Amino acid sequence: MATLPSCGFRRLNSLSWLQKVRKYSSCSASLSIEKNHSSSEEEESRMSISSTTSTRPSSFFPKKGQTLELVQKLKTISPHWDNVTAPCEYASDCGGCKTQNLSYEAQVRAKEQQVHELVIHVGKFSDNDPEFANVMKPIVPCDIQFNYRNKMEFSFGTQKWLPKDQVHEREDGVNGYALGLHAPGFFDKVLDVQKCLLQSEAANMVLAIVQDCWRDIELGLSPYDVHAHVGFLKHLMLRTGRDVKTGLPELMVNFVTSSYEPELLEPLVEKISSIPEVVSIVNNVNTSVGNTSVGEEEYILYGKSTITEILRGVTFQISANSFFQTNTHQAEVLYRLIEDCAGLRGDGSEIVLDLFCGTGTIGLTLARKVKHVYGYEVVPQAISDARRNAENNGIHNATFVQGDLNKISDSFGDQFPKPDIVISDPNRPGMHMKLIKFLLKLRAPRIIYVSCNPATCARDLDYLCHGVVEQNIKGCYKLKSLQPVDMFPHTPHIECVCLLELD
Ligand SMILES: C[S@@+](CC[C@H](N)C(=O)[O-])C[C@H]1O[C@@H](n2cnc3c(N)ncnc32)[C@H](O)[C@@H]1O
Repeated sequence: MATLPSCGFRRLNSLSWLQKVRKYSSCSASLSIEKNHSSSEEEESRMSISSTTSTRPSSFFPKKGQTLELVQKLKTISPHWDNVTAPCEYASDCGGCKTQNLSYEAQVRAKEQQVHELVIHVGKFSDNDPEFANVMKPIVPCDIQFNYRNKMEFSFGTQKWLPKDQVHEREDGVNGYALGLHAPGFFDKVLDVQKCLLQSEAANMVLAIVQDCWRDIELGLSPYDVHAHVGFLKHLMLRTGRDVKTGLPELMVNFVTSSYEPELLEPLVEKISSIPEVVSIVNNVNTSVGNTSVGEEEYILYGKSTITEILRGVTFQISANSFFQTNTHQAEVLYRLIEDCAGLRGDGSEIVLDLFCGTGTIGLTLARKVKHVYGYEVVPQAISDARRNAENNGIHNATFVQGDLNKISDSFGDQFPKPDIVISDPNRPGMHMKLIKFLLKLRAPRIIYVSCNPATCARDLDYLCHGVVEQNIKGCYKLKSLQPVDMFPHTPHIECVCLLELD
């Protein structure tokens, strides 16, 4: 997987902004700033805030040399106008949905504003430029705000994470075990969850069945302890796809365990397989002390090894560990926007370079309309999935190559003809400087930059359009459009589709 490049690179994280917005949304009252009198010089200038506020008074910001310490909200006098009651009972304690108590309109407004500010401040585009107003497109909201996730990963834990006001209810032994989502910021604290409003109804049925019986002492199942490194059950991963013939949901259940002991899982498999939507139950065995869900070995316990999904007329086989866009509904929207940006001539003559191609989904949805697609991706399993997906769909003009785009050599461009369109869809760290330099030298007429992190996206747009000033490299692209898309309601995540054309 990609690592953050170190030298000459700006590290960027965009989440904190929306988290601040959320903090504002649930608070009220006045702000009182006290000066702490203490002996140390640093302590003396520290302020503490005993209550937070729904508006931002200018005194909120510390003076030069002062640090700000947010203590705790005392009470809410009146809720913020964007505040809503979160429909999920776990919303305030779960690390999954961070902004469910903001109205959806406020969520997308905040996301749009965040992208706008990052493009100005990090991307160095000017708000005063009249052309810029046409570049920034309004965010595309997600029509479906619940049940939109096709993949959820729940963790097993040895001790339920309880919110402060419930600590007195703490139970020990099997009753204290947890199956659910992590408390925000804790890899070892699991909040017990009976239902997740982001996943499909069928997936919730499976979760309910597992919750109902996995603590039964007679089954002899134990959760994995991430500190002591003992125990059997690590994760329960649920993936929802679609039967290509009927269009009905089909489900994969993946038990991630620390050892291979299928007889222990048998009673669960028997119960879960009675749900008609379940077509695949697999077991990933991960013997490492790390708590990732990818096993060194995978065993089929029931049905098939993959489920299927259709995106823009192309059928995809999805295995337990392959990357697939987690919001299928909005992926359709995203891929349509990408195709619109590609501006295909319609004569099937274009060469497309699909960088960070994953299982080939973007390239394959374009392949029937272009001359050839070349896809590059670091994960070997994703490349074999991409090749299989091409074959299953009778697509013969797509070549998928495994390789690390952070380590490209000078001869990288010799491996494919000059592309008409480059699609680059990196994960959060964005593009490595080597790739930026390669693209500036390649000078493809069009780049479609798809990003899940507007901060690194803004940085890379700056490099491609304005150059890498510190290395005396000139930019050669013009930003034609920037379209934020909400793929993940109730979370701070934002996707952007940017169209760049050779200047
Ligand atoms: C955001 S996903 C995009 C996947 C695909 N375009 C899609 O829409 O399904 C980013 C992909 O980049 C891959 N990746 C991350 N670092 C990489 C690197 N250094 N070189 C090549 N691929 C990398 C990941 O494995 C992942 O499949």
